[in-house]
Amino acid sequence: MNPLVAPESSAHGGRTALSVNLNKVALLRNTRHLGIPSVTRAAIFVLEAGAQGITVHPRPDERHIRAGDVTDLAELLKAWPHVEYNIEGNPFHNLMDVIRAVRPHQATFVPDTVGQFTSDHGWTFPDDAERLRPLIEETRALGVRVSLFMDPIPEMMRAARDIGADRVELYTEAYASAWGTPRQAEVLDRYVRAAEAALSVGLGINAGHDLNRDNLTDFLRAVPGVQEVSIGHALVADALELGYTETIRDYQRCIQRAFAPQR
Ligand SMILES: CC(=O)[C@@H](O)[C@H](O)COP(=O)(O)O
Ligand SMILES: NCC(=O)COP(=O)(O)O
Repeated sequence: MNPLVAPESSAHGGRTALSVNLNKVALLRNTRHLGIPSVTRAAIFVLEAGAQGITVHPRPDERHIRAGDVTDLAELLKAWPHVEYNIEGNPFHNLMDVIRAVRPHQATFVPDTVGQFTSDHGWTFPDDAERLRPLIEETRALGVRVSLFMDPIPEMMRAARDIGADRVELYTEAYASAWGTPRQAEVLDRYVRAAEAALSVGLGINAGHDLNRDNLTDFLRAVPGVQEVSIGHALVADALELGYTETIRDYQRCIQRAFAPQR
Protein backbone atom coordinates (compact mmCIF):
# COMPACT_ATOMS: atom_id res chain seq x y z
CA MET A 1 0.00 0.00 0.00
CA ASN A 2 1.43 3.39 -0.87
CA PRO A 3 2.60 5.31 2.17
CA LEU A 4 0.44 8.26 3.08
CA VAL A 5 2.32 11.45 2.34
CA ALA A 6 3.31 12.93 5.67
CA PRO A 7 2.10 16.52 5.87
CA GLU A 8 4.18 19.14 7.63
CA SER A 9 3.88 17.95 11.20
CA SER A 10 4.40 21.27 12.90
CA ALA A 11 1.79 22.63 15.28
CA HIS A 12 -0.91 24.37 13.27
CA GLY A 13 -0.16 28.06 13.18
CA GLY A 14 1.73 27.65 16.45
CA ARG A 15 -1.27 25.83 17.89
CA THR A 16 -1.58 22.24 18.93
CA ALA A 17 -3.15 19.80 16.47
CA LEU A 18 -6.19 17.86 17.64
CA SER A 19 -6.08 14.16 16.73
CA VAL A 20 -9.35 12.36 17.47
CA ASN A 21 -9.05 8.82 18.79
CA LEU A 22 -11.94 6.73 17.42
CA ASN A 23 -11.50 3.68 19.66
CA LYS A 24 -14.76 4.25 21.51
CA VAL A 25 -16.85 4.63 18.38
CA ALA A 26 -15.61 1.18 17.38
CA LEU A 27 -16.27 -0.16 20.88
CA LEU A 28 -19.94 0.83 20.66
CA ARG A 29 -20.23 -0.49 17.07
CA ASN A 30 -18.84 -3.87 18.15
CA THR A 31 -21.71 -4.47 20.58
CA ARG A 32 -24.05 -5.35 17.68
CA HIS A 33 -23.56 -6.79 14.18
CA LEU A 34 -25.11 -3.74 12.49
CA GLY A 35 -22.03 -1.70 11.60
CA ILE A 36 -23.27 1.38 13.43
CA PRO A 37 -21.99 3.79 14.68
CA SER A 38 -19.63 3.96 11.70
CA VAL A 39 -15.97 4.68 12.42
CA THR A 40 -15.38 6.17 8.98
CA ARG A 41 -18.45 8.38 9.22
CA ALA A 42 -17.23 9.59 12.60
CA ALA A 43 -13.89 10.42 10.99
CA ILE A 44 -15.59 12.41 8.24
CA PHE A 45 -17.66 14.37 10.75
CA VAL A 46 -14.72 15.28 12.98
CA LEU A 47 -12.46 16.17 10.04
CA GLU A 48 -15.12 18.33 8.41
CA ALA A 49 -15.47 20.07 11.80
CA GLY A 50 -11.76 20.86 11.82
CA ALA A 51 -9.88 18.06 13.58
CA GLN A 52 -6.33 17.79 12.24
CA GLY A 53 -5.75 14.09 12.83
CA ILE A 54 -7.20 10.66 13.41
CA THR A 55 -5.80 8.24 16.00
CA VAL A 56 -6.63 4.57 16.43
CA HIS A 57 -5.27 1.91 18.76
CA PRO A 58 -5.87 -1.50 17.13
CA ARG A 59 -5.33 -3.71 20.19
CA PRO A 60 -4.55 -7.42 19.60
CA ASP A 61 -7.92 -8.46 21.05
CA GLU A 62 -9.76 -6.09 18.66
CA ARG A 63 -12.06 -5.02 21.50
CA HIS A 64 -12.66 -1.81 19.54
CA ILE A 65 -10.60 -0.84 16.49
CA ARG A 66 -10.35 -3.78 14.09
CA ALA A 67 -7.90 -4.37 11.25
CA GLY A 68 -10.60 -3.41 8.75
CA ASP A 69 -11.11 -0.05 10.48
CA VAL A 70 -7.40 0.70 10.12
CA THR A 71 -7.41 0.11 6.37
CA ASP A 72 -10.79 1.80 5.83
CA LEU A 73 -9.47 4.93 7.54
CA ALA A 74 -6.21 4.82 5.55
CA GLU A 75 -8.28 4.76 2.38
CA LEU A 76 -10.50 7.59 3.59
CA LEU A 77 -7.55 9.77 4.59
CA LYS A 78 -6.11 9.68 1.10
CA ALA A 79 -8.76 12.31 0.36
CA TRP A 80 -7.53 14.39 3.31
CA PRO A 81 -3.81 14.94 2.50
CA HIS A 82 -3.25 17.44 5.33
CA VAL A 83 -4.72 15.21 8.02
CA GLU A 84 -2.36 13.06 10.06
CA TYR A 85 -3.00 9.40 10.70
CA ASN A 86 -1.62 8.20 14.04
CA ILE A 87 -1.68 4.49 14.86
CA GLU A 88 -0.91 3.39 18.39
CA GLY A 89 0.06 0.03 19.76
CA ASN A 90 2.71 -2.22 21.18
CA PRO A 91 5.43 -2.85 18.54
CA PHE A 92 6.20 -6.21 20.14
CA HIS A 93 2.63 -7.35 19.49
CA ASN A 94 0.64 -6.52 16.32
CA LEU A 95 1.62 -2.92 15.65
CA MET A 96 4.57 -3.49 13.30
CA ASP A 97 2.51 -5.53 10.81
CA VAL A 98 -0.04 -2.70 10.78
CA ILE A 99 2.67 -0.06 10.24
CA ARG A 100 4.30 -2.04 7.41
CA ALA A 101 0.94 -2.41 5.66
CA VAL A 102 -0.54 1.05 6.20
CA ARG A 103 2.46 3.37 6.69
CA PRO A 104 0.60 6.09 8.63
CA HIS A 105 2.14 9.51 9.28
CA GLN A 106 2.93 8.55 12.85
CA ALA A 107 3.25 5.40 14.96
CA THR A 108 2.89 5.78 18.71
CA PHE A 109 4.59 2.93 20.56
CA VAL A 110 2.69 2.05 23.74
CA PRO A 111 3.93 -0.65 26.21
CA ASP A 112 0.52 -2.20 26.86
CA THR A 113 0.04 -5.88 27.57
CA VAL A 114 -2.42 -7.76 25.34
CA GLY A 115 -5.42 -7.71 27.67
CA GLN A 116 -4.65 -4.45 29.48
CA PHE A 117 -7.77 -2.52 30.57
CA THR A 118 -6.36 0.71 29.10
CA SER A 119 -2.97 2.34 28.60
CA ASP A 120 -1.60 3.22 32.02
CA HIS A 121 2.18 3.69 31.76
CA GLY A 122 4.98 4.68 29.47
CA TRP A 123 8.22 3.00 28.38
CA THR A 124 11.02 2.53 30.89
CA PHE A 125 14.63 3.32 30.11
CA PRO A 126 17.17 1.85 30.00
CA ASP A 127 15.19 -1.43 30.27
CA ASP A 128 13.28 -1.05 27.00
CA ALA A 129 15.83 0.94 25.03
CA GLU A 130 17.79 -1.66 23.07
CA ARG A 131 14.84 -3.80 22.06
CA LEU A 132 12.96 -0.73 20.84
CA ARG A 133 15.84 0.69 18.81
CA PRO A 134 15.56 -1.62 15.73
CA LEU A 135 11.77 -1.23 15.57
CA ILE A 136 12.10 2.54 15.68
CA GLU A 137 14.71 2.36 12.92
CA GLU A 138 12.48 0.16 10.75
CA THR A 139 9.42 2.36 11.30
CA ARG A 140 11.30 5.56 10.45
CA ALA A 141 12.81 3.88 7.38
CA LEU A 142 9.22 3.36 6.21
CA GLY A 143 8.73 7.12 6.38
CA VAL A 144 6.67 6.94 9.55
CA ARG A 145 7.33 9.29 12.45
CA VAL A 146 7.83 7.51 15.80
CA SER A 147 6.36 8.78 19.06
CA LEU A 148 7.02 6.97 22.34
CA PHE A 149 4.32 6.90 25.01
CA MET A 150 6.08 8.21 28.11
CA ASP A 151 5.42 9.14 31.69
CA PRO A 152 6.46 12.76 32.44
CA ILE A 153 9.94 11.92 33.69
CA PRO A 154 12.56 14.43 32.48
CA GLU A 155 15.45 11.99 32.98
CA MET A 156 13.92 9.57 30.46
CA MET A 157 13.82 11.98 27.55
CA ARG A 158 17.41 11.80 26.40
CA ALA A 159 17.22 7.99 26.21
CA ALA A 160 14.09 8.26 24.08
CA ARG A 161 15.93 10.54 21.69
CA ASP A 162 19.07 8.41 21.71
CA ILE A 163 17.18 5.35 20.40
CA GLY A 164 15.76 7.38 17.53
CA ALA A 165 12.33 8.58 18.56
CA ASP A 166 11.05 11.69 16.81
CA ARG A 167 8.57 12.58 19.54
CA VAL A 168 7.30 11.51 22.91
CA GLU A 169 3.64 11.37 23.86
CA LEU A 170 3.29 12.52 27.45
CA TYR A 171 0.84 10.20 29.24
CA THR A 172 -1.53 12.69 30.84
CA GLU A 173 -3.66 10.57 33.18
CA ALA A 174 -1.80 11.81 36.28
CA TYR A 175 -2.47 15.39 35.23
CA ALA A 176 -6.12 14.69 34.46
CA SER A 177 -6.58 13.07 37.89
CA ALA A 178 -4.96 16.05 39.63
CA TRP A 179 -6.80 18.70 37.66
CA GLY A 180 -9.10 20.77 39.81
CA THR A 181 -7.44 19.56 43.03
CA PRO A 182 -4.78 21.22 45.23
CA ARG A 183 -2.20 18.96 43.50
CA GLN A 184 -2.85 20.39 40.03
CA ALA A 185 0.05 22.87 39.98
CA GLU A 186 2.55 20.39 41.40
CA VAL A 187 1.62 17.65 38.95
CA LEU A 188 1.45 20.05 36.01
CA ASP A 189 4.97 21.22 36.82
CA ARG A 190 6.19 17.65 36.27
CA TYR A 191 4.86 17.82 32.72
CA VAL A 192 6.43 21.21 32.15
CA ARG A 193 9.83 19.89 33.21
CA ALA A 194 9.44 16.73 31.16
CA ALA A 195 8.48 18.79 28.10
CA GLU A 196 11.44 21.13 28.61
CA ALA A 197 13.74 18.13 28.87
CA ALA A 198 12.26 16.62 25.70
CA LEU A 199 12.63 19.88 23.77
CA SER A 200 16.22 20.26 24.99
CA VAL A 201 17.22 16.99 23.31
CA GLY A 202 15.32 17.69 20.11
CA LEU A 203 12.18 15.64 20.71
CA GLY A 204 8.76 16.76 19.54
CA ILE A 205 5.95 16.57 22.06
CA ASN A 206 2.52 14.98 21.87
CA ALA A 207 0.17 14.40 24.80
CA GLY A 208 -2.83 12.25 25.58
CA HIS A 209 -4.99 10.12 27.86
CA ASP A 210 -7.98 11.43 29.83
CA LEU A 211 -7.70 14.91 28.37
CA ASN A 212 -11.06 16.67 28.10
CA ARG A 213 -12.75 20.04 27.64
CA ASP A 214 -12.17 20.95 31.31
CA ASN A 215 -8.46 20.19 31.65
CA LEU A 216 -7.09 20.74 28.12
CA THR A 217 -6.59 24.52 28.13
CA ASP A 218 -4.68 24.61 31.42
CA PHE A 219 -2.39 21.85 30.18
CA LEU A 220 -1.56 23.55 26.89
CA ARG A 221 -1.10 26.93 28.54
CA ALA A 222 1.55 25.51 30.86
CA VAL A 223 3.34 22.80 28.90
CA PRO A 224 5.61 24.13 26.12
CA GLY A 225 5.79 22.82 22.57
CA VAL A 226 2.84 20.42 22.46
CA GLN A 227 2.38 19.69 18.75
CA GLU A 228 -0.50 17.22 19.02
CA VAL A 229 -3.05 16.08 21.55
CA SER A 230 -4.84 12.81 20.89
CA ILE A 231 -8.20 12.66 22.61
CA GLY A 232 -10.84 9.96 22.41
CA HIS A 233 -12.75 8.78 25.44
CA ALA A 234 -14.00 12.14 26.75
CA LEU A 235 -14.43 13.55 23.25
CA VAL A 236 -16.65 10.69 22.09
CA ALA A 237 -18.63 10.95 25.32
CA ASP A 238 -19.12 14.65 24.61
CA ALA A 239 -20.16 13.88 21.04
CA LEU A 240 -22.93 11.60 22.32
CA GLU A 241 -24.41 14.68 23.99
CA LEU A 242 -23.39 17.55 21.69
CA GLY A 243 -22.80 15.89 18.32
CA TYR A 244 -19.43 15.54 16.59
CA THR A 245 -19.40 18.99 14.99
CA GLU A 246 -20.12 21.04 18.11
CA THR A 247 -17.79 18.84 20.14
CA ILE A 248 -14.84 19.37 17.82
CA ARG A 249 -15.51 23.11 17.74
CA ASP A 250 -15.51 23.08 21.56
CA TYR A 251 -12.18 21.27 21.73
CA GLN A 252 -10.68 23.63 19.17
CA ARG A 253 -11.85 26.57 21.31
CA CYS A 254 -10.14 24.97 24.30
CA ILE A 255 -6.91 24.80 22.28
CA GLN A 256 -7.24 28.35 20.97
CA ARG A 257 -7.80 29.69 24.50
CA ALA A 258 -4.46 28.19 25.54
CA PHE A 259 -2.63 30.29 22.95
CA ALA A 260 -4.66 33.47 23.38
CA PRO A 261 -3.03 36.37 25.22
CA GLN A 262 -4.09 36.13 28.84
CA ARG A 263 -5.89 39.19 30.14
C1 LIG B 1 -2.30 5.32 24.47
C2 LIG B 1 -3.49 5.94 25.09
O1 LIG B 1 -3.43 6.55 26.13
C3 LIG B 1 -4.76 5.83 24.41
O2 LIG B 1 -4.61 6.32 23.17
C4 LIG B 1 -5.23 4.41 24.25
O3 LIG B 1 -5.60 4.22 22.92
C5 LIG B 1 -6.42 4.18 25.10
O4 LIG B 1 -6.86 2.88 24.83
P1 LIG B 1 -8.38 2.51 25.09
O5 LIG B 1 -9.20 3.43 24.21
O6 LIG B 1 -8.44 1.04 24.69
O7 LIG B 1 -8.63 2.76 26.54
N1 LIG C 1 -2.99 8.74 23.11
C1 LIG C 1 -4.20 9.15 23.81
C2 LIG C 1 -5.39 8.87 22.95
O1 LIG C 1 -5.25 8.59 21.77
C3 LIG C 1 -6.74 8.96 23.52
O2 LIG C 1 -6.76 8.78 24.91
P1 LIG C 1 -8.19 9.02 25.62
O3 LIG C 1 -8.59 10.43 25.30
O4 LIG C 1 -9.15 8.02 25.03
O5 LIG C 1 -7.92 8.81 27.08
